[in-house]
Amino acid sequence: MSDTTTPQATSPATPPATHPLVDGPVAPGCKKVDPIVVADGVIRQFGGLTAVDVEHVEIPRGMITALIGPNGAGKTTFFNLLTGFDRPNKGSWSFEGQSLAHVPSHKVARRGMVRTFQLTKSLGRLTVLQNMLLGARDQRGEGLFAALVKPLWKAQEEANTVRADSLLARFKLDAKREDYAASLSGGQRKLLEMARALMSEPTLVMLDEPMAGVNPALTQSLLDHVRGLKDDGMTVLFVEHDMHMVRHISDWVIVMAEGKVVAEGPPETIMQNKAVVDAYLGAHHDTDLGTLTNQQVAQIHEDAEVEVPVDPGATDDGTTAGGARSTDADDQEAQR
Ligand SMILES: Nc1ncnc2c1ncn2[C@@H]1O[C@H](COP(=O)(O)OP(=O)(O)OP(=O)(O)O)[C@@H](O)[C@H]1O
Repeated sequence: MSDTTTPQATSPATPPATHPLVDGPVAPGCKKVDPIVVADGVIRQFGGLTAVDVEHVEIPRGMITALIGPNGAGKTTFFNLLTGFDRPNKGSWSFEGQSLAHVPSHKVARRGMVRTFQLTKSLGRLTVLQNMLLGARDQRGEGLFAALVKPLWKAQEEANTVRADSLLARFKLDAKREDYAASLSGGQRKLLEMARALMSEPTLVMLDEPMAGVNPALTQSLLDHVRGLKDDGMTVLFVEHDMHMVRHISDWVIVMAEGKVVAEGPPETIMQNKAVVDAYLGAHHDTDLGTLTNQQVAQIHEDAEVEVPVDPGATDDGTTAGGARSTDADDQEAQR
């Protein structure tokens, strides 16, 4: 991606755009007024391929930020790096002002940064409630000595169960409390993952393709839940190809292409940015993108979407490709 200019930069007569979330002009890598995550010079290479090459990026606190870009742009790899699931070749980043480089994933979660995965990680052979309890942090019964002394962990387990039940009710999964996670639909698994992430009372929730494999019946409910996280004071950063979600719930959009941040801005302007459309549509470079409406852009994207294959059976841990086992009946039930 060579064209990284913003519409403002291409027209010298137009003053650079500003935005209340941004300290200075809006541009790729711009400083935020109140950033919760700041990343600098993050590079991740796989052999000869540079998957991530982020010079500078800041995530605004208390907002919903979408990270978009074509397949292979480096979004998931960047998520993995920020959350300690992968290590960069170079670079530093901070969360709440504290460096997180080289901090392992379980410690990242303890500090208040949790994530979900593109392919849900619920453990199919555990019940929904057991999955929730695994999400709680600082569990006292984990050590050998503490495990043998029931009073040390009993009260905490009870408190965790109360919290789990309240979250299951909020995500309308309370009726599934004792069911195996493997029996849930794809959409319900996404909800379970989100609910489990909240067990550790995070400050920043990172969602990797929350809409992938979700039945349309559950879409609105999922959007409402994500908005609910923000209403509760959390910051949300999500990777998503679903432009409907990006346009309707994000306060800020960051666009990656070929590992770099190529544009950022509020959704209403980012969708009009030719560089973004070029980067995002990739294979559609020949199309006259300048004349497309948002709806057409979304349509082209949808046309280009690769259909998620249906996994005929759950794996041992109950995961399916993109949660593709979602059924209308299950998701409608969860929506209710
Ligand atoms: N473990 C790995 N080993 C080798 N190459 C990898 C590995 N993980 C990612 N890549 C490559 O790095 C690049 C970025 O991949 P990544 O999954 O981060 O992109 P993405 O933007 O999340 O794509 P998508 O939207 O399709 O999920 C791709 O070319 C991918 O093939």
